[in-house]
Amino acid sequence: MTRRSSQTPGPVRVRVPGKINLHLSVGDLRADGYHDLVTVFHAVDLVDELTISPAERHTVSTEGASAAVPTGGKNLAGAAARLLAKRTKAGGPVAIQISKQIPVAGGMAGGSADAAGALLGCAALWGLELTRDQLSEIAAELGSDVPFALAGGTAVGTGRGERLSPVLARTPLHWVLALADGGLSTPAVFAELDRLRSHADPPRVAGVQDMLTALSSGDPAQVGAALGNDLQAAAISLQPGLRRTLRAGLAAGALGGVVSGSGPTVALLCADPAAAAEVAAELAGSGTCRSVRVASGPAPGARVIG
Ligand SMILES: C[C@](O)(CO)[C@H](O)COP(=O)(O)OP(=O)(O)OC[C@H]1O[C@@H](n2ccc(N)nc2=O)[C@H](O)[C@@H]1O
Ligand SMILES: Nc1ncnc2c1ncn2[C@@H]1O[C@H](COP(=O)(O)OP(=O)(O)OP(=O)(O)O)[C@@H](O)[C@H]1O
Repeated sequence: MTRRSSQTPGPVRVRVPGKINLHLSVGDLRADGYHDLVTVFHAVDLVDELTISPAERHTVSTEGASAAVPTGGKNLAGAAARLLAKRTKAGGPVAIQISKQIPVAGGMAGGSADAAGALLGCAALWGLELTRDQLSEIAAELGSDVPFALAGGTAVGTGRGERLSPVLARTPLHWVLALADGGLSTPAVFAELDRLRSHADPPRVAGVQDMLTALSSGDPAQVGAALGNDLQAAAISLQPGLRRTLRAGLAAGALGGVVSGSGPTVALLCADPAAAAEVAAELAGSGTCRSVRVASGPAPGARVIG
């Protein structure tokens, strides 16, 4: 499956985006422990950067992370390098340095982004000529969110989230991201949703069509009104302070707000960059989150830079 072109002596630098789920509807628990999803992924310019160099043994180091992340093979970027070598029978040990802006365990798929970056970067370093589809297949083995981190832009995700179809939504969207103290574990949030559903029947988000129509209108107010996430109730159940963050963002003038993925990051959509700066300033003073970032999307997927 693999052809080789000239090998880059290295180092290779790669930039990868974080994501927000504009829409996330979660089906019931499957026999394999996963849930069927219908989601609209949206990549934003809050990014991690990886520098990948040939080395005597595999290492992974991180700087700027909002919480501890594993080193070596337990880091998703290290796991990605090893899996790519195994699947293509190519490559050698690499040192991966990650400069992180994407919050750790924040619901923005930071670990998945790093895995996507390592796949792309190692493929370049090792001179592998893989198509995007071949890389995406390996990405799906590493996690449900990894194929989207490779693709970027805005896309509908189905299956576990790994089956993608791009959405043409070129109008830029301006976001304020409220970063929380601590993270939430993705499996724990899915399990909390199952628990809530076993006791009652919490409302489910509407069909994905509302969001697709809103995106094609290019009107951020319509997109704000269509934001929805079935995991939000579960994330709030585990971290009740998120309700106050959402309220504070809307009171500050955001057009809409939603917990991103499994949380706890809250994404607030604003009309334009000036409105985002105002909402960010007000939210930062509200005492309802650890810190705020402004970001915009859609951002490109993993790409080699420099
Ligand atoms: C919440 C989202 O970020 C939305 O985009 C993703 O669904 C999570 O994707 P991810 O972090 O790449 O998740 P994975 O590493 O594939 O799965 C971690 C765990 O989350 C749960 N999980 C994940 C995806 C999915 N469709 N159903 C699930 O139930 C499972 O318990 C799984 O063992
Ligand atoms: N490169 C990495 N960056 C961050 N976390 C990593 C990385 N590699 C492994 N991890 C582990 O994965 C866990 C989840 O981290 P991550 O930042 O991807 O969460 P998340 O953004 O909530 O994920 P998602 O949105 O895909 O559900 C962390 O607690 C950490 O232990």
